[in-house]
Amino acid sequence: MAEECTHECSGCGVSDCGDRSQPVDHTLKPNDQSTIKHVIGVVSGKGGVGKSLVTSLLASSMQKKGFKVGILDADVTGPSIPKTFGITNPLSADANGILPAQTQSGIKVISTNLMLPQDDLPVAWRGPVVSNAVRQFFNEVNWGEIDYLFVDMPPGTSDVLLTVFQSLPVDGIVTVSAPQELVAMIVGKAVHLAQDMDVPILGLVENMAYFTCPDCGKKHHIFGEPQGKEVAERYEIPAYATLPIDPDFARLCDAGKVEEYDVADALDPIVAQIEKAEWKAE
Ligand SMILES: Nc1ncnc2c1ncn2[C@@H]1O[C@H](COP(=O)(O)OP(=O)(O)OP(=O)(O)O)[C@@H](O)[C@H]1O
Repeated sequence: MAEECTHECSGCGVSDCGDRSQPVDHTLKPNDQSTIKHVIGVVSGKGGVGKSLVTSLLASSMQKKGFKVGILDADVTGPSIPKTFGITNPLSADANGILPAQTQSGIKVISTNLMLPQDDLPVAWRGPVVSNAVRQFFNEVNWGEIDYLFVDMPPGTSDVLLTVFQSLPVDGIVTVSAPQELVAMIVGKAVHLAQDMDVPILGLVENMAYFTCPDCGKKHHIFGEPQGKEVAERYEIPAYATLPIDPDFARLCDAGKVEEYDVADALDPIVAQIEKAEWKAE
């Protein structure tokens, strides 16, 4: 029996006590000043497929709908969210915790790049340090009131992904892929990991699915035929959306003006799924 046992298992960290009747809950609670209603992870099986772009566009779409939105940039060693939104001012803190930066439209952002004296300095941290930083980004930041906190994950099924699934109260994930041959296998890995961790998969965004010729208006499948719809069906992912290859994305991201991109109705199926009531653990 654990020393000074109160028989109140929910508040006890001793996991190997013979008297334990309830499992230990390792899920972090937000900082005292913060209320975070929903946490949505954005994951991709491999790098460079547009995960940060999709995170930024989903966050902007939800903000435009009137929700209070935050982005936790969990891509600690390769952060790109501040640049996409043109945020350069360093983070500050007061007695109530670390204060997130804010984008032009008011999306709150936390990222390691906002802690560096210069944004081109490397963050060469070992895995456990990176995982701790992600935990602190969640529970030591004064997020205030947030309806949807989007977590931009590092690519792949790494240490950080496990940390986020085990430590943050993730309500669901959106997966991002590009139309390449390996997509099914790569999406499958992320989907299986999420299923193992009991995290619902809300949708699949197939980025760079086509390019519309500005002269003739014809759609070209530069990276191969899109296969996201079939993959979404195979893994029973409830929503599927595509984004084109659009030089405006790259231009606006480089200029820090991603919020100005009018994504029209392209991400509507995913946004609807995020808003849908059934999957939410209220
Ligand atoms: N549909 C698109 N059309 C044009 N450019 C795009 C598109 N999607 C992404 N890009 C550009 O590709 C680059 C990589 O995108 P992004 O940073 O979102 O990828 P990522 O998957 O988050 O990368 P990483 O794995 O390194 O975190 C960026 O410069 C972005 O502007």
